[in-house]
Amino acid sequence: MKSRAAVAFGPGKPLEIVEIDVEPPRKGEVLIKITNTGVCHTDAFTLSGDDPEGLFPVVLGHEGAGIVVEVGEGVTSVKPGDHVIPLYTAECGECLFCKSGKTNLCVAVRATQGKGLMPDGTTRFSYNGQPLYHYMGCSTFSEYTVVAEVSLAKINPDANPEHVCLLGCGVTTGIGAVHNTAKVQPGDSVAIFGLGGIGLAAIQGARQAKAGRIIAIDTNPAKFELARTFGATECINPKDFEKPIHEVLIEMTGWGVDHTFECIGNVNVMRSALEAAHRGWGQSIVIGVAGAGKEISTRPFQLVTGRTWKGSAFGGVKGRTQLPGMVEDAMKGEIDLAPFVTHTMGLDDINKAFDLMHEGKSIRTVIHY
Ligand SMILES: NC(=O)C1=CN([C@@H]2O[C@H](COP(=O)(O)OP(=O)(O)OC[C@H]3O[C@@H](n4cnc5c(N)ncnc54)[C@H](O)[C@@H]3O)[C@@H](O)[C@H]2O)C=CC1
Ligand SMILES: N[C@@H](CCC(=O)N[C@@H](CSC=O)C(=O)NCC(=O)O)C(=O)O
Repeated sequence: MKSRAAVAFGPGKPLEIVEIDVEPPRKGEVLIKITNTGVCHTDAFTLSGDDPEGLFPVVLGHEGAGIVVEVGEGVTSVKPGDHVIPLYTAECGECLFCKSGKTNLCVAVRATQGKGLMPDGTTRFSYNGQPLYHYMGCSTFSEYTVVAEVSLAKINPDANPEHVCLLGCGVTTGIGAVHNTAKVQPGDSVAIFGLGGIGLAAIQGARQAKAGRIIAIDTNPAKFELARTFGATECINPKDFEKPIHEVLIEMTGWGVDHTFECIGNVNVMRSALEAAHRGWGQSIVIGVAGAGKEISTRPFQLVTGRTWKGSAFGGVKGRTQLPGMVEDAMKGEIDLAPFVTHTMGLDDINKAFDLMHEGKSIRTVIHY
């Protein structure tokens, strides 16, 4: 079939809106009509060429919501007409990782997904006969996309897709990192570096966890108003201080912060976030994505004196079993999604969404088809 899509033909190039060919779903696959998709910084990361798994030409997008059109052989968990959210972290329920009870990092389709292909090692997308790669197992920048059955969460059909698409990545990542990865407890102090979609979601999660001080940090003070709305108790701009931000935070808190979250993708900030963590028990959660070759470093003494450094993917959330409940929470108002949607636009304008993000003028732009 034919599908309108925003295709990245090369790193650093604007997306081109073209009509691509989409093959039918094969065994264990599902054809979806995407209704809405967010534009996340990770899309920009891959488009920049910094992603070691970045392949071109590719249909990007991984923060979407849609409706099942057709299912391939053997698919039983969804049927045509079902409302779904594609998952860039699948949940097969059978692999070592799904069965471990320790992680959400399912590996069922991760290897082929990282090569921009479907589980059988082939692509369903082409343009004028030229194969196009899939992206993060989702490719929500195509109106019609094919994903693996294990990469789909079936959700309440009454949910607003313009909002719940954000549970496909950013909001789930931030909220989940607080509850699942850090396990923030009532009264704990929290510092969140970077107030984009992920950082603001982490603030919302910290408020849900009844954290004490919630210190929001960004070099763009325009982000502070929304941070306060979500529950930040203090907002600080590193540019306002002569000394390093971790020294500022230690002065503010005495011995450091119980939990810090890096929601930027800057390895230098990751170091600051660790070194701002509380002596003896503080933990720093890396959420931000940094490009190939980037490494983090700190003195071993920082760890010897009780700090823990860990990472979080998709907020530790198991998408097929847990995302439907988060959609219900959003429908009950227990997760506030509307404030994240600062812009909406049609697919033809998707390059403006990237510009707005880079200019710091948006939190999430949601594309509608
Ligand atoms: N681990 C995971 O599962 C996921 C990771 N990510 C990653 O999380 C990061 C954040 O994503 P978004 O919120 O969409 O990005 P964004 O670009 O919307 O927000 C980043 C924020 O950091 C601020 N910032 C930049 N440099 C700073 C500095 N030196 N100090 C303080 N603030 C600074 C910017 O002003 C902006 O407000 C990205 O690296 C993205 O790739 C995104 C989704 C899931
Ligand atoms: N291909 C990238 C992967 C970067 C990364 O860490 N991705 C996050 C999700 S970011 C979503 O917006 C993640 O959850 N990774 C887990 C995984 O299985 O990839 C690179 O190689 O840098």
